[in-house]
Amino acid sequence: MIDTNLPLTDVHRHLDGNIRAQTILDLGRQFNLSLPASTLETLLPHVQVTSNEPDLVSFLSKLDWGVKVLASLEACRRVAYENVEDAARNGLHYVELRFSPRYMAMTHQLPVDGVVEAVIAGVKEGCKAFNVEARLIGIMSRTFGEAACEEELNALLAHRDGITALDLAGDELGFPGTLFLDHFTRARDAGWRITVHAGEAAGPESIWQAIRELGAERIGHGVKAVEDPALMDFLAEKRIGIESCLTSNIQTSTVASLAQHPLKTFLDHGVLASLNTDDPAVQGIDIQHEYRVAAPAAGLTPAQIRQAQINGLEMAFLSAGEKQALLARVQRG
Ligand SMILES: O=c1[nH]cnc2c1ncn2[C@@H]1O[C@H](CO)[C@@H](O)[C@H]1O
Ligand SMILES: [Zn+2]
Repeated sequence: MIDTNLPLTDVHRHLDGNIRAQTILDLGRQFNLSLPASTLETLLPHVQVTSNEPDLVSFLSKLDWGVKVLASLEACRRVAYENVEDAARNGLHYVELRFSPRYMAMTHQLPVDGVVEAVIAGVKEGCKAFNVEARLIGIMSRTFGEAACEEELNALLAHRDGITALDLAGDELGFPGTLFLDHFTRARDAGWRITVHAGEAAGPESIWQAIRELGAERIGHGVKAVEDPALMDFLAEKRIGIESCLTSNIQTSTVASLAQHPLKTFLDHGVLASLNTDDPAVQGIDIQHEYRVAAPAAGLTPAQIRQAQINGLEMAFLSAGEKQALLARVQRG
């Protein structure tokens, strides 16, 4: 199912949606915080999705305990480092980790640009220790409004060289992309790549808006594109990458069942779509599960699963030379 001669990538993974339950417990004890449970077993139902949530916003509340224990910049560095360790353990050669520094800073009023710095440091250290290649994507959490996103963007821009791209995540229905035109103009001016969560909770018009007005080269989820034939053609023709996250889409009730997931239709249509995790610790899955269990259940043929793996490399926010080098490294073994 996974072609071991090709790089295994994950280009849609929230670092702050992938904090180990054990680490939540450790940090809770370290900072003397009151958690909803005191053992790993009893904590799990509070920090992991146990059954599908009714909608995206309910799902997103499951991420909150992870950031509530980030009481120091060192804790932020730790979870960034552990994310790279987990990527290596999952067999990933390349991972793009995205994070919302203001969301991470919020509970304990950490300095937002300090969080950006700590995450960059933790990821750098992890890459060295575990021989994984990683890039960082800054997230603006739209759920907190335009002004909060501006603050978040400023903190990210203060460390622009450590960041590869900008994303917009959170409550897509409540906070449409039209509110963030200025933010994305500044991000493009900084030379960053652009990906946007769109067509997950809202319809295909949200995807059009992300591409045309925000400058998205890739789309997170994009499931609703399947409702608009002209958009499907456009995505295929312009090679806009669709970052599919199968299990996530079921757990947020974006798609009713894997059998009904549009990823197969995207691939049939020649759209550049790949397999990714989203918030693996919260979802209780890893990339292996998405390739071996979720993708076949979504009706992908072995050839399509391999195509999705190839697409992951093409979609990566790397230069052509960096992609070649990554491929050569994997093929050397
Ligand atoms: O599947 C998702 N859709 C939309 N937003 C998400 C998803 N997963 C996490 N976040 C959002 O990303 C930020 C943390 O990285 C938070 O804003 C969280 O709500
Ligand atoms: Zn996401």
